[in-house]
Amino acid sequence: MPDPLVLLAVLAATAAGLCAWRHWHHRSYWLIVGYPLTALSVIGTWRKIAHGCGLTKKRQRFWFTTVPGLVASTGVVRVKRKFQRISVDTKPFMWPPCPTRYGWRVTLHTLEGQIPADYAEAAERLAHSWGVHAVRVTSPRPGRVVLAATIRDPLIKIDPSPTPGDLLKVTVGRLETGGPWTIDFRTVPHWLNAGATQSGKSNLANALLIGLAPQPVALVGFDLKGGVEFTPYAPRLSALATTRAECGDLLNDLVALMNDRMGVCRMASARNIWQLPPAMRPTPIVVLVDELAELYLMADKSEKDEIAHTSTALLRVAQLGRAFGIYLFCCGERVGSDLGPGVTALRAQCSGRICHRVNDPETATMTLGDLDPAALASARAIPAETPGVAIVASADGQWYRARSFYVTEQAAEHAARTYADLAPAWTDIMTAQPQDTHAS
Ligand SMILES: Nc1ncnc2c1ncn2[C@@H]1O[C@H](COP(=O)(O)OP(=O)(O)OP(=O)(O)O)[C@@H](O)[C@H]1O
Repeated sequence: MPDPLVLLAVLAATAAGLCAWRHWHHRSYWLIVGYPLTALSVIGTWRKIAHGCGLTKKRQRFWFTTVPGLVASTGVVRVKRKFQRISVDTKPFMWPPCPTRYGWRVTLHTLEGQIPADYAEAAERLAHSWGVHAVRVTSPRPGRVVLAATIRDPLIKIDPSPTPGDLLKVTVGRLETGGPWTIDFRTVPHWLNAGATQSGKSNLANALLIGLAPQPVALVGFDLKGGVEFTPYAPRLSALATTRAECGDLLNDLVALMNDRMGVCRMASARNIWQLPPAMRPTPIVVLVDELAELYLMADKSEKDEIAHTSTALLRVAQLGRAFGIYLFCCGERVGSDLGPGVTALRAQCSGRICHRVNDPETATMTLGDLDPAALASARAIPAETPGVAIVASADGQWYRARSFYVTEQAAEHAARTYADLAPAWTDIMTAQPQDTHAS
């Protein structure tokens, strides 16, 4: 028989080894040790958990039951087993869990009368029952739901820097799933980036600027904070407006430019600038707007006309800009309808939605619109300790929790200076129109 002390030492050494393995290479530890144990536990406890979370259904089944039998002479009631049809709780069928980078994923067959929303409603209960950070519900096809469990919040710590992407495409952070968070203006042309103060809106704009700076793209800044945000990036900006009057002038330019590009496309029988031959294609423009609400705030009636003018011009850019290579990225603390009908109409044109931490539920509702109520709850639950975390409505109709890469102002300024020579002068953009519309 082994010496108990030796046994104890071996157990202690094994536990320490496992802890060290988990600490130093969590991914291999998870796949080889953590995941198989978790999968067994998920399968083993599924009936109880499904019942507890209200996901079971009563069904009539033939079942062995114990029923009272004869009464013995001593007065003791004997029980006997009987095979009979009774009502039992049936759990949804579960395929074995598959490991993912940050947890696991299981596919379930829904029971009769169930819809994915029933599982989404139970997601928080499931997360607590399994002791995981979050459970997300998707439905790849009718009758199936996929539960993706994330063990720990993967957005607490993320990689340090954005990576350059294709034209007008920038990876600005990480999704909760571990995938890249990409802003692709050619897929989703206009974006709304909302959140409370210190929630990470400017950091995201910095990450975007760093990604776009090396690309053959003109950047335009509307900085309604009096220029304090974007002036340091001026070397890479083709134009910068810091007051509402300047924004109005710049918007006039953009509308005129859009009309010119429209004419060029019409003559070349192209529906958008991307259908033009490369030699004729004008430079795409990304307009970064900071403090959107300032464009709409009216101190007195004398500002009414100016606001109406800027609001209409911005809306025209949003409505028609996509086809003519003009894209918007609007940041603001509030995008409420109290700012007027202009902001509501603009919001409708911005199909890309990013909602950072918010102070009030209305801002989350207004930014994320009709998205799943779970997305709104998730936006409201973003803690102040994790600036840069946001709920992102994506092109695939899904929503994700994501976090932007941390980009210091110094890094963004450095990128602006490094790629200053790639910034086309605004006058060149306004005057550079292709002459030969029949070029192939
Ligand atoms: N992804 C991130 N990772 C780590 N820290 C971040 C991240 N995003 C933002 N921060 C930090 O959070 C703080 C606030 O960020 P930021 O200035 O971008 O917020 P904001 O929403 O633009 O605030 P304001 O509206 O007041 O300008 C900054 O100190 C910034 O360094």
